[in-house]
Amino acid sequence: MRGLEEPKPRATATPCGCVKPALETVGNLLTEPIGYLESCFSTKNGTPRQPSICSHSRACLRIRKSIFNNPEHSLMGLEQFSHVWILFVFHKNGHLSCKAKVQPPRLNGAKTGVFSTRSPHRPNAIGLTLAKLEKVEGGAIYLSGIDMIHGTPVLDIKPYIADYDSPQNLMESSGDVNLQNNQHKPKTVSWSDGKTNNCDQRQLSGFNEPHPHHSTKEKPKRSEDRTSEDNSVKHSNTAKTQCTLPTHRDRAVGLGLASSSDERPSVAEEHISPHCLEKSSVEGTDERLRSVEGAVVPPEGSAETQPAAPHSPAGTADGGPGSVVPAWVRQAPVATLEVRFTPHAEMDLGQLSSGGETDVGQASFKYLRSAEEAKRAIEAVLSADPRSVYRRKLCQDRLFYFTVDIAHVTCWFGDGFAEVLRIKPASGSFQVT
Ligand SMILES: C[S@@+](CC[C@H](N)C(=O)[O-])C[C@H]1O[C@@H](n2cnc3c(N)ncnc32)[C@H](O)[C@@H]1O
Repeated sequence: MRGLEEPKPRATATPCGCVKPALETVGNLLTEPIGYLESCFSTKNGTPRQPSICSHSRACLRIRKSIFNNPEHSLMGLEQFSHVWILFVFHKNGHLSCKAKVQPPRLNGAKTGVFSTRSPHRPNAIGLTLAKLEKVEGGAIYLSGIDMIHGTPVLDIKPYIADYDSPQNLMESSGDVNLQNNQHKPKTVSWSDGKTNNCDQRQLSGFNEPHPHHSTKEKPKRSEDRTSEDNSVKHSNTAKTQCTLPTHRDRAVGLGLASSSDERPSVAEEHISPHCLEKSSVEGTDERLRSVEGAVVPPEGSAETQPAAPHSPAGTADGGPGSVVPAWVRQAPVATLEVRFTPHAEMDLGQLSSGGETDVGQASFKYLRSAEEAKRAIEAVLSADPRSVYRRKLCQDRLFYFTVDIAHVTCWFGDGFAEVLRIKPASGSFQVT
């Protein structure tokens, strides 16, 4: 039997006649960043370990003109999605070496295989983050709930589609008659009742003027005002007004398993569960659910019993319907930390946001909207204990520094708490390297 032949490098001529290098070259995949992230985090230290940790974290990605002459064309239609996958390179890993077994912070020093973790140090330093898409503007996208640092090279953007990307949907769908008949269609629920979730209400500050919740100029119709004609796919006219409804809901409803308010994303927080997503999922159980086109939906307040996870190996934690994660992913070695601010730190923060003259000139937040939001972002970062296992165990008495937006934070950790001591303007500007 012949083995797989190793691909040989080839050059191909495009219709326009220019010769482009073949993508398929031995051990060398050609990639070119589509852009470099402008992020509120300037250093690895203190950057959330997963996007779910800090919903106020914000970033902007501009598609490079060297990728597309008209970057805005490449983003057409993306505004209709609430979340996007961002594929990027951990360019600040330092060196290229990686180990087969790593020590994720949640294992508190114990080792596990690199591929069972989200460690940045992997054979190909590729990161994957599910971020909330705040808005698309020209050739740029604005994100929140991110865990990447400023200057991160981004390789790709893909829309998050629950029907494809959430195991609970995949597993439920596998028994779906429609799917077997190749007729599976994502169910959609209208968000056109004028209500928005927390995430929609958040807008990027410092980037531009506030944007409407719906980025189409046309005001979306209320679902009950819709004609059946309206209901027959007008996706191209809606922007973020359609939300994919997990297929399992419909099935649960059909089975008399009503929807719940305690629904959780299908995988643990370290995987994909930005707060917004969770929120959307929970909010999907309100009256908007009742407007699911062509589907029987439960009345408000009814309880849902989650279908049991298909299999829960010993020592694993149920990550929600249709997915299983090891227990350590959910059982953090340390409890969530209480976060305190000294009066001095509070004063610093006030000064920082007041735009007073500082040693780095006029201070004003670029990504965060207010001192209150900066405080909440700092709290979110610290309550998740951003220290490495090494720091946590061997450098307990050391000060810890990190930067969010223009705030350079100095803090220390005690038993079960983190205390912010100083908040100074971050020196140096954000440079894309
Ligand atoms: C644990 S990784 C997870 C990233 C992504 N959500 C994933 O699962 O692939 C997140 C951490 O990577 C680090 N990081 C973020 N951007 C980076 C970059 N460009 N280069 C190196 N490390 C980075 C930060 O310390 C952050 O806390």
